[in-house]
Amino acid sequence: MSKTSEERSLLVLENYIGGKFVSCRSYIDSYDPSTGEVYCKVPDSGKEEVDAAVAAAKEAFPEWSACSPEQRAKILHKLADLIEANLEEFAQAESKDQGKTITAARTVDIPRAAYNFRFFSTSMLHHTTDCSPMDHMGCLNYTIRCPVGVAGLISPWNLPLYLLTWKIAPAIAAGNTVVAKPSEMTSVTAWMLCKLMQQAGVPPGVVNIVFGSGPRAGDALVSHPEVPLVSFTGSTATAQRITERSAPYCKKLSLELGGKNPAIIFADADLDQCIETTVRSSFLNQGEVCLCTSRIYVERSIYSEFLERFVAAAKKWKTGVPSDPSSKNGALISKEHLEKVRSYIALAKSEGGIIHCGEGLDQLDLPQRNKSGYFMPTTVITGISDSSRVMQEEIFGPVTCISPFDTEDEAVARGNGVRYGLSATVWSKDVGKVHRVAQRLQAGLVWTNCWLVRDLNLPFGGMKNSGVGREGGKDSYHFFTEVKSITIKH
Ligand SMILES: NC(=O)C1=CN([C@@H]2O[C@H](COP(=O)(O)OP(=O)(O)OC[C@H]3O[C@@H](n4cnc5c(N)ncnc54)[C@H](O)[C@@H]3O)[C@@H](O)[C@H]2O)C=CC1
Ligand SMILES: N/C(=C\C=C\C(=O)O)C(=O)O
Repeated sequence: MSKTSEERSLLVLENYIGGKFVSCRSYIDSYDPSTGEVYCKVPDSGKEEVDAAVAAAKEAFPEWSACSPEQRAKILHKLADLIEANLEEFAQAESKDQGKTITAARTVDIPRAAYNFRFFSTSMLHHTTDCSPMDHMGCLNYTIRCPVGVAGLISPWNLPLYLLTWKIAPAIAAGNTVVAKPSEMTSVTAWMLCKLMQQAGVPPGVVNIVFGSGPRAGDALVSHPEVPLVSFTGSTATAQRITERSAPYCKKLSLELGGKNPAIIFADADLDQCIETTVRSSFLNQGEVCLCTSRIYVERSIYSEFLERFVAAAKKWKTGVPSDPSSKNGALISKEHLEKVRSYIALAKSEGGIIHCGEGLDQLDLPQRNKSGYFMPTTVITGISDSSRVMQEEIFGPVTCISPFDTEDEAVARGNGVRYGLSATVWSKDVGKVHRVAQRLQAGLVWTNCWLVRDLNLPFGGMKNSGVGREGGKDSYHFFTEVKSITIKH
């Protein structure tokens, strides 16, 4: 199909199906969040494209699943090498597409994407299965693990390549083939990855990427009868929809969802380290990380000092153009998202909350061409009730709320008092206290005296409305394979 003149001046992506780039009938506009301008056209795929991708993945499955894990690992390492060799190009693309700073893309997103391939290809070589002899019956029981088939992978816009590869790497290392659908707002680095698939020697059909919106392409993928498992990262509302759509087929689901993550700070914490880390955990990546801290509970005796020092540090967390290496935050993902985040500030004000810094108080010093970008300064709020929507709902922006507490029991109860249960942080020098509190917090991940120290071997996922299932190390191996019990009578 010939391209329009507008499309010729923009970056136009194509689906990657069966090892070939394929154009689409219609396209979705994709914006540069730092300017608000359309700069890219993303295929608006639907059922037809998803059907073709699933057929290609199905065809590739017998051969790929029969390869040895070592053969697969060799190809995945090559892919990691190629991402690293093209790191700067990927980082520039991710920063432009997502609005995140070039520093974050260079030091976090793209290195981690490469590492996902290295880590999972290697870790798959080390898993063992169970053996249970029943000599009295003349039987030997053992288990094997088999790849499941075509995996459907749906990833979000906040850490585009990092979270897409977190799913693709274990899925294919375990012998599955995949159809992945990145977020329609951040598709560019996934499309760049397809070119590397060819160079790394990933056989056609093993990885297929179909671009498009959630309701069209995403829905066609999760409700496809030939896709027996789905791994999804994104909002709780979309996860509920995916659960409904996949229910008729009893699919295996892994759902990694949002958070409203507390930090509990006791009076004996190392305040220098705690403030530095809690500013980072509140605002990293514009607050657009599911693990970001958004509720900070501080023991009353240090509350005033903490607040004063935290606000001063938050003001220094510079929001600026993503390409400026001195920027700590860039732009939010979209105009709609910026408006949504701002609506929580308006709500906080209407409920008598105090805004100490940020939206409504501080003006950002941006160049003229970035005036229509989706920027928002780091915002600190106090004086909000725990029952407010500001304290209950995921805001997913550079906004954090601080509140004092008096007792350990109170801190735990308030930390647990939301529908989410993804992550939490606890700050204290008292080892007994951090153990006690960590055990009582309803969260899939608890960091004590640190944040975002990630060991990919550990189970990753949330409790309550933050998700279903775990991925990471052994858990990804288990999710992306089916276990079979075999009994041999001898
Ligand atoms: N990692 C996380 O925890 C994330 C949380 N969020 C939260 O969700 C809120 C809304 O952001 P959205 O972009 O709307 O998230 P979303 O959950 O709608 O989008 C995530 C992915 O799901 C896809 N999707 C959407 N509807 C679908 C459907 N019916 N079937 C299959 N796939 C579908 C999207 O195209 C995208 O690839 C954010 O404000 C934030 O609070 C968003 C992204 C990531
Ligand atoms: N899943 C998300 C972050 C994961 C971080 C990690 O694996 O270290 C998210 O923000 O959605």
